[in-house]
Order: sequence, then C-alpha cells, then structure tokens
Amino acid sequence: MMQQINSILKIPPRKPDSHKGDFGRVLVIAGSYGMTGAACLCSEAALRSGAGLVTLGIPESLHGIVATKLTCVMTHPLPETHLKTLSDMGRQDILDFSQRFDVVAIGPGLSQCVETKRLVLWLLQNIERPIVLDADGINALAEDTATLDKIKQHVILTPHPQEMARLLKVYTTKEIQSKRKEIAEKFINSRDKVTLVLKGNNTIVMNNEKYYVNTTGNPGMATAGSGDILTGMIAALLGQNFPPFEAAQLGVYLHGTAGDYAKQAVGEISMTATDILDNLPKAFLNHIQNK
Ligand SMILES: NC(=O)C1=CN([C@@H]2O[C@H](COP(=O)(O)OP(=O)(O)OC[C@H]3O[C@@H](n4cnc5c(N)ncnc54)[C@H](OP(=O)(O)O)[C@@H]3O)[C@@H](O)[C@H]2O)[C@@H](O)CC1
Ligand SMILES: Nc1ncnc2c1ncn2[C@@H]1O[C@H](COP(=O)(O)OP(=O)(O)O)[C@@H](O)[C@H]1O
Repeated sequence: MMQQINSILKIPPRKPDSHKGDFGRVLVIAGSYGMTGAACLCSEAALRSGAGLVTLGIPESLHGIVATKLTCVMTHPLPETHLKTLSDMGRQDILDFSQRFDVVAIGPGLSQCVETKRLVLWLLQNIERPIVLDADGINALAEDTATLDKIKQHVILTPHPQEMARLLKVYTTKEIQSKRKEIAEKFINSRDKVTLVLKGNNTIVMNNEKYYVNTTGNPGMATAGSGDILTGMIAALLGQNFPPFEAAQLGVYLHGTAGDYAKQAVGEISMTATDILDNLPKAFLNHIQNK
C-alpha cells in the first residue's frame, strides 16, 4: 500500500564554514537553436535553489548566446548537429565531463531531433550520477522506455500530462488528467530507481513506496518555461543531498510557492517564467529550518 506524504522537509541553515563544494555541482544538458531560454532558465533556477556550482552544456554555436545571458552559470560548448541541436558525437565528452558533477539535469529545450534523442538514450544508460529528466529528455525516453531498466543511477522524471501520454502511449492526455494517481502508480509499478513528478495543477510526486500531492502554485504558472525552472530546482536539491523523492517534493512545493508570490506581484495573466525565478529567493527564505 502506497503511503501518502503530507509533511515537507525544511532546508537546514548553512554552517558558517561551508564552501560551495558542500552544496552540489549540477550539470545541465539543455538547449538547441530557438530554445536557449529553456537552458538558461533551468540553470539559473539551479543556482537560485542553492547549488554550489552549475555548468550548462549547450550546442557549440549557441554557446556565445548563453554565455552572454548567464553570469553566474558556467558554460560548456558541445558538438552539434547541422540543426544546432546536441550531436551524438558528444556522448563520450558529456559522459567524461559528468564525472565531475553530483547531479545531471537533461532535457529542457533539447528539441526532438532524432540524433539528439539517440544521444539522450545513450546518456541515460551510461551516466553514473542521479539524473533529472525533463521535456525533450522525456520525449527521447518515450522512444524506448525499456531504457529505464538499464539506468545506473536514480532518475527523476518530470513530465507534463502530454509528455506522460507520450511515455505511456496507451492513454490520451485527457485520460491521464482524469486518473492521474492511478496512472502514475501504474507507471512507477516496481521501478525502484525512478521518481515520477507528474506536473500540472496538483502535481503528483511518486516513487514505489510513497506519493505526495502538491497544493501550491496557480494557473499563472501555465506559461512558457515554468517547467524548465522546476527541473533546475530539483537538480539543485538533489545536489544538496536530499534523497530523490524529497528533492522532487521540495522542488515542486517551493516552485509553486514562488509562483504564488509571483501571482501576488504581477497577477496570473502577466506572469512569466522569469517572475517565478525572481520569486525563488522569497520561497526559499521562508522555508529554512528554525525560521
Ligand atoms: N524559452 C524557451 O526556450 C522555452 C522552451 N521550451 C521547450 O520547448 C520544448 C517543447 O515543450 P512544450 O511543453 O512547450 O511542448 P509539448 O511537449 O509539445 O507540450 C505542450 C502541450 O502539452 C499539453 N499540456 C501541457 N501541460 C498540460 C496540462 N497541465 N494539462 C493538459 N495538457 C497539457 C498541451 O497540449 P494541448 O492541450 O495544447 O493539446 C500543450 O500544448 C521543450 O524542450 C521545452 O523545454 C518550453 O519550456 C517553453 C520555453
Ligand atoms: N494550473 C496550474 N496550477 C499549478 N501549477 C501549474 C498549473 N499549470 C502549470 N503549472 C505548473 O507549471 C509548470 C509547467 O511546466 P511545463 O508544462 O513543463 O511547461 P514548460 O515546458 O513551458 O516549461 C509545471 O510545474 C506545472 O505543474
């Protein structure tokens, strides 16, 4: 019987002698021509969520663009296809590079280019670090879900309902929305290396033992790039040593809280993903232990 979790962990205050190595190194593999924004939002959210160090791996010709936009995030140019998406030629480079990190986030804005999907499937089977897989990373996994049986480390999947439909193939988005918990449970089944975050109003976080239904957030968050921020947040929390379920749960809760602060500031209609990003500090400030 699955246990419903209602309590949310607090974030411990930092010890005075902390250094950035204590808070996790996050590698973000994201972006393609036309979708550099997703890559930037995800990596900035990881930093704002406490990661000690964040590096964004991006197709090489887009490197200059993101390097100009990002100040605190480091950038790493990677081999690209003629469509300016990540090339499978970069697989070994990414694998070797990933050894220097604690967590890898893969997916925002990668595109659905066939070669990039092949790269993602290979990385999933070979990376020896916990992974947060989102957006086009999930679309790649949908090509071969059996890859989940070959992963070396824990994977947190963060599909929106349509991505969930692509993963499962047998349900429409509408059916998923009408039976969210039941379908999430079917997907998790006995997979012990997977945590699922089924996004949308009342996001569900589930592993093979327990689940949480989120109540923070609002429809203003149905805006481009909002999910890319969540991916970076969860990766950062994993890097700060929260176990996968708790990292996902806390990420979802604080993402919604930041969305609620953004609603107070700009309202639901005008809210953009950058408003959510701007309100992460407030959400984190109010969630520190003993506060
Ligand atoms: N600035 C940038 O660089 C940005 C880049 N981005 C990147 O773009 C890539 C494509 O991602 P994407 O999610 O936009 O497209 P896609 O997977 O086709 O799904 C969209 C469809 O899913 C559905 N749907 C979603 N939520 C639902 C819900 N709660 N409840 C019900 N249905 C729901 C809905 O379907 P509809 O109802 O319209 O049929 C919707 O139209 C990805 O890599 C991402 O990272 C974006 O993040 C934007 C900012
Ligand atoms: N009505 C809503 N209530 C609460 N949260 C929402 C609502 N609509 C969207 N969200 C949240 O916003 C995010 C949207 O993510 P996603 O669909 O991946 O968008 P994108 O691909 O544009 O980043 C998810 O975390 C989702 O839970």
